[in-house]
Amino acid sequence: MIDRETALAALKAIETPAGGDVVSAGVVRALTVSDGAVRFVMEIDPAQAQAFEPIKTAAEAALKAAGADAVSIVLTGHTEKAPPDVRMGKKSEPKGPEPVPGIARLIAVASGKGGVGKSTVSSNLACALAQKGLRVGLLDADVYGPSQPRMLGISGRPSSPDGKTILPMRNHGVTAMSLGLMTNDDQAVVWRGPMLMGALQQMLFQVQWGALDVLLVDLPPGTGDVQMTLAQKARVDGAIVVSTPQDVALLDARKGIDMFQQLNVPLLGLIENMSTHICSKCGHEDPVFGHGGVAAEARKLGVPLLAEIPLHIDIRLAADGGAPIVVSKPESAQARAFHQVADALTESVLA
Ligand SMILES: Nc1ncnc2c1ncn2[C@@H]1O[C@H](COP(=O)(O)OP(=O)(O)OP(=O)(O)O)[C@@H](O)[C@H]1O
Repeated sequence: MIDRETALAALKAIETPAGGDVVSAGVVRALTVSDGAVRFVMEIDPAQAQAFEPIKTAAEAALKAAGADAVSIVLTGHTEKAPPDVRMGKKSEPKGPEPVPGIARLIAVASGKGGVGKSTVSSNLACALAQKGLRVGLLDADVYGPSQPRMLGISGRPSSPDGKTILPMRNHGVTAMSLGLMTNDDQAVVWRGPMLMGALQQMLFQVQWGALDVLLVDLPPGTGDVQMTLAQKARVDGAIVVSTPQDVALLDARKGIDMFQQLNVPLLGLIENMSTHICSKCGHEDPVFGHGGVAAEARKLGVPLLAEIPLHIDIRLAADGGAPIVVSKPESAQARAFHQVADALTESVLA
């Protein structure tokens, strides 16, 4: 029976009028393959609807030749409809861990404890990778405190061309989606387990991410439903764990590390955030939360320490201002720490 890889391979043989294949050009969105049936959306410029009719026919033929029993392709253009209510949506189809269509690598950014800077790391890392020329997505799955819209300077509501799939937002070269964009700013969201899992699956499989080199997933703190659902439903290529050097944060980080080991998700490395405080007036360095604890933990685990990021007011101001420090002060020492992580990833898991 046809599987996702075979379907994608068959579609890669189909050219767009502008050149390049339909998968790499990001035309194929929201691909699902189940029980021999292949379904997806071809998102095109409405002016090109005629030109895409033969392409649609060729894609149907190629998929049937590759073993599909049924093929359903919907041609859509962008429209400004209200986003679907993610909490009311039906559960997504994928059953086991499978790659998210069009996404080459999926990396989770996790922490054992809240407030250690996981979202700050995710937004800066996403922008740093985009600055290196990679096609980057950032999924804010921190359902208890989605902060990426603010950190990436994104507002407004994502639109849905067909009421089923969701168009992500974009800023600083990063394609982004957050549960924070689907709720009102002041709305306290009380997610129950099954709702949470359905919403995460929709964010992964029904957002039209397009072709991406990497999707970063900013997880909620701890070891809960979201982490489990992510690893059970999507193929996660690796996890980065962020911690402050404090013993208590490290203790929680260890639980997160154990969880990823149990879920068979490779640990790509640790990041020590708020490593030392650098005074913005005199440049004096002070190890407010201690220093070096995360490096020692990384050594013990035999994984890389990807960076030690200082506690610096510019990092906070940049995050609050909607342009992460790697965008607002790309040459600063603080930005360099994030670039170092981006370099390490492009040399390892993203090579
Ligand atoms: N290295 C840093 N220097 C200065 N401020 C920082 C640094 N890292 C994070 N912050 C600030 O600390 C606060 C918490 O950071 P952030 O939201 O990234 O943490 P988090 O781990 O994602 O938290 P939660 O999981 O609870 O949402 C933010 O105001 C952020 O701007």
